[in-house]
Amino acid sequence: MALDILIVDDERDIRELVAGVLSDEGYDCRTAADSDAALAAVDEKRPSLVLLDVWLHGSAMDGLEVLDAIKVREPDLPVIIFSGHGNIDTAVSAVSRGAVDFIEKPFEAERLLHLVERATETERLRRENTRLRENQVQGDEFTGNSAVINAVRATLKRVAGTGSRVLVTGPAGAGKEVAARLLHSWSSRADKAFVIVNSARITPERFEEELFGEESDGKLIRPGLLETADGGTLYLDEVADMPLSTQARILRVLTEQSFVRVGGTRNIGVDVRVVSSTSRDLANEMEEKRFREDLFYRLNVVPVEVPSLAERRDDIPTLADGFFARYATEQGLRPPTITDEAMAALQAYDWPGNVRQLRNVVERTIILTPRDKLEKIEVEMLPEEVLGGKHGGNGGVGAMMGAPLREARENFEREYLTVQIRRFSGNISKTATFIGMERSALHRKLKLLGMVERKPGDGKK
Ligand SMILES: Nc1ncnc2c1ncn2[C@@H]1O[C@H](COP(=O)(O)OP(=O)(O)OP(=O)(O)O)[C@@H](O)[C@H]1O
Repeated sequence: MALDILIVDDERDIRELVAGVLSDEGYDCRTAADSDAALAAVDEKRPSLVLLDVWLHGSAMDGLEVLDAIKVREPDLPVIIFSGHGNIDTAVSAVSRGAVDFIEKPFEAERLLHLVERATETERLRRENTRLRENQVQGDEFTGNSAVINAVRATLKRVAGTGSRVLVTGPAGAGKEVAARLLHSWSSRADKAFVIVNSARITPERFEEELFGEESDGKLIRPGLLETADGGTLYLDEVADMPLSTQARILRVLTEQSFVRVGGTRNIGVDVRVVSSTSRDLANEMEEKRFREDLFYRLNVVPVEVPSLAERRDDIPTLADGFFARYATEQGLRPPTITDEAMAALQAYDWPGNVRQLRNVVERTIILTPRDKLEKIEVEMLPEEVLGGKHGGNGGVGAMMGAPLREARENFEREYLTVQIRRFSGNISKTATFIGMERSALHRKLKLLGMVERKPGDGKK
C-alpha cells in the first residue's frame, strides 16, 4: 500500500510542486491550504507523514499550533516542517515540540525526498510492528500440548521472572516470536513495550539509526528502537542477520546498559531485556566469522529451542482446529469440523514452513472453498501441497497401477503405515491401536515390508 502524505501549505504553487515530486516517487498525496483543512484531513484518515508549513496565512492556527493539535490526535504521526528563510528558529522549536525534521524553503527535490524517505521509513517499521502486534492480539497463544512444547513453556515460565537474556532457536515459522511474547507477558515487564528489531528487514546502512535513534546538536531527532523498548523487552529477530559493526555496538549496550545516539555524544541509559532469535546455526556463523562469539555468549544465557512442527505432530490437531475456527469466524462462519481423514493428512505432512505454513494452508482452504461446504473440512479441500507434495505426500493410486496386485498392495501398505506412524510421532503402540492391529502384528508387518525401526525423518530402513 502506497504511503499517504498530507501537504499543508498556504501557497498553492508549493503544494502542487511538492505533490508532483512525491507522486512521481509513488507516494499518495493529499493537500490542505489551511489549518482547518489540515486537521480535517488528519481526522478523515491518518496519513503516513505530514509536511507542514510553519507560516499559514489566513488560517485559524499557525503551523506550530497545528503541529500541537496533530500530536494530540496522533502522537506517533511524523511531521516535517517547511520553514521560510526568516523563521528557522520557529522550525527548530517545532522539532523540539515533536516534528521529526524541518526543511528550509526553497529546497531541492532531492533533499525533500531524502527527508520524506527517512521519516516514512520509521512509519513503515511502525506499521510492521503494529501489524505484528495486531496479529498477536488476535490470540496467537502458544498453542500446543505436546511434551516438547510443554517443556518449552515450562522453561519460559521459569526464566520469565528472572530477567535473564534468552536466545530462542528453531526453524522459520516454528513460533519463536510467539514464544518470546509469551515470555514477555509472563515477566514483570508485561505492561511495557515488546519491540521487534527485525535484523533481516532493516538495511545495514540504516541499522544504527533505527536501533539507537538520531540526534543533532544535542537534540533528539527521533528515538531508536532501544529507547522505545525502555523498561520492556527488545526482541532481536534473526540476530544472525545483524551486520558485524552493529553486533559490536549491541555488545556494548548489553555490557553497559547504555548507548549513544547516531550524531550524539551523550550516553543514554536504558533498561531492556534482550530476547533474541535465530533460525540459523550460530556455531557455524561464528566459525565463518559472521557472528561475534562474545555476543553469542551474552545473548545465549538461557537457550530455548522451539522444535519444528514435524517433531510435534500431536500439536497439529489443536493448532489446525484453532486456525480453522479463527479464519471461519473471520468469514462470519461457524468453526468447521474436520474429518479424520483430513486431519490425518495434515498430521502426515512434513510442514517445512512449520506453524506459519499450517496457518497459511488453513487460511487458503477457507478462502478457496465455497462457503456452503465450509461446515465440514474434507481431505479433498486441502491444498495440493499438503496432499501430493514431496514432503510426506503419497504417490497416489495412479502410481501403483503399473504394478502387480501384490506389489501394489505392499506399496500401499508401506505408504499407509509410514503416514500413520509419522502421525503418531513414531509411537508404534499408538499407531497399532489406531489402525486396529495388535502391536506385535504391526511389528511383524513392518518387518515383512522392510520398515522395521524406521522412525520419522531418519530415512533408514
Ligand atoms: N504455538 C503456536 N500457537 C499458535 N500460533 C502459532 C504458534 N507458533 C507459531 N504460530 C503462528 O505461526 C506464525 C509464525 O510464528 P512466529 O513468527 O512466532 O515464528 P518464528 O519462529 O518467529 O518465525 P521466523 O523465524 O520466520 O520469524 C505466527 O504468526 C503465528 O500465527
